[in-house]
Amino acid sequence: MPTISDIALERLDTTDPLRHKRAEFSLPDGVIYLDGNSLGVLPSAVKQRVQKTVEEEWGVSLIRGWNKHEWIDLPITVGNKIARLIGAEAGSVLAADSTSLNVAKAVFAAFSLNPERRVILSDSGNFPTDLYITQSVVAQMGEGYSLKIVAPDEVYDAIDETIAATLITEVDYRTGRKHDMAALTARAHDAGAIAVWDLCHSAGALEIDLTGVGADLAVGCSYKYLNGGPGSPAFIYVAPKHQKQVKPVLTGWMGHEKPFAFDLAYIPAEGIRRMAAGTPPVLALSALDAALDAWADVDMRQVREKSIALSELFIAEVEERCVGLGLELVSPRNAAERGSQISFRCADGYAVMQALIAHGVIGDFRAPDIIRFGFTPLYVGYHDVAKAAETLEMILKTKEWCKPIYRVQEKVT
Ligand SMILES: Cc1ncc(COP(=O)(O)O)c(C=O)c1O
Ligand SMILES: Nc1c(O)cccc1C(=O)C[C@H](N)C(=O)O
Repeated sequence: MPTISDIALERLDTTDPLRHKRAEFSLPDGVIYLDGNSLGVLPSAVKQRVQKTVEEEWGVSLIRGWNKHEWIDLPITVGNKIARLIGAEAGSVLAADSTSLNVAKAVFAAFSLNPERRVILSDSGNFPTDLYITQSVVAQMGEGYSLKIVAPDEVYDAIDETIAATLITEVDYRTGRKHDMAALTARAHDAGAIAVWDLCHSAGALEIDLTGVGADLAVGCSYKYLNGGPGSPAFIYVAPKHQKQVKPVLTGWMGHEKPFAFDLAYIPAEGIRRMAAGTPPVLALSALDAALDAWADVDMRQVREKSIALSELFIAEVEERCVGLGLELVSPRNAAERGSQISFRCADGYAVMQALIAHGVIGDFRAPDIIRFGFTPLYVGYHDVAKAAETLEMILKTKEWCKPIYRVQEKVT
């Protein structure tokens, strides 16, 4: 049984202050897309922008494009658009490289800001790449350097005077559990540690105030809630107070004070540009630049409010419709303690998700047994959410997921 009437859903959709944004996205007909927490939907403006960059800029201006179309400044101009969405000052965010690389850059930078200490603290809910990269960084740093991994709810108490920096992902990719960024940053500072945040599952989903909480460094990707496209450039934030002092580890020419002086000695650029290493990927940055324009008139408070409303509706609908069908909510029940996704434990989750996808509801599966649904307020509505829950109920009740075709293992999940 649904928990909400069609009339009530209609009212929610028609009074939704973000409703008009959906028209700016190229969402295929018949698809309910609840995987924007992994790869966001294509903003229509990106198509024209990429075509323009390829045909009119690269095709006609050739090498002159670096100046004429200001390609060389894209890491900063795009970084400034991201900065607005994460509560950062202009000039403190650089769009560059992948999140994995930026984690390496941020961890080295954190050690450079706290040279007497040798331990990075992270948690077992972190996305594996952050941990793999940090393991490698501490190994390169040498004797006595280490990564300490504790359970997510033990992070606060584990921050002590031995910790050089915390490296915490605000929102857990599996459960959606959200750390308290203000409290952990304050605790890190009390203990003399640097606070590094991974905002992959936060940027474009939550109200973030890097300046307000006093974060030191942050990284994140742009292909999820920011809709930059598959593999779009990531970002790195360095608080203005650290920008003069922070030491880049990848001392490429694009982070040099004067790249086109071609000096033999490396001198870091002033400001955030020193975190750049090589030539910016102009096509990808142009796509991201256009994607970020969709946020120009968006109030992040409204995004968060709608994200919570969609998520609450989904939990209520799924729990009401799917009683006794083997689902267990693993996301925090308290909306204030989660990001913009809802996850359920489901024994045959892989097959269930494949069946859902075949029926037009795209979420994803995270091993060993989690089905995950992301809520992206710019292009997901209340009817979508109710329909997704109804489809899930149908698949579980009819045992549609038992069909062998839903067990074929895909390379990427
Ligand atoms: C928290 C987090 N960090 C990092 C990454 C990945 O980084 P990269 O874009 O380098 O693959 C992801 C997802 O892919 C993630 O969820
Ligand atoms: N980056 C991805 C990719 O290249 C392929 C498939 C998925 C991804 C992801 O972003 C996964 C994502 N970080 C997660 O939360 O699971």
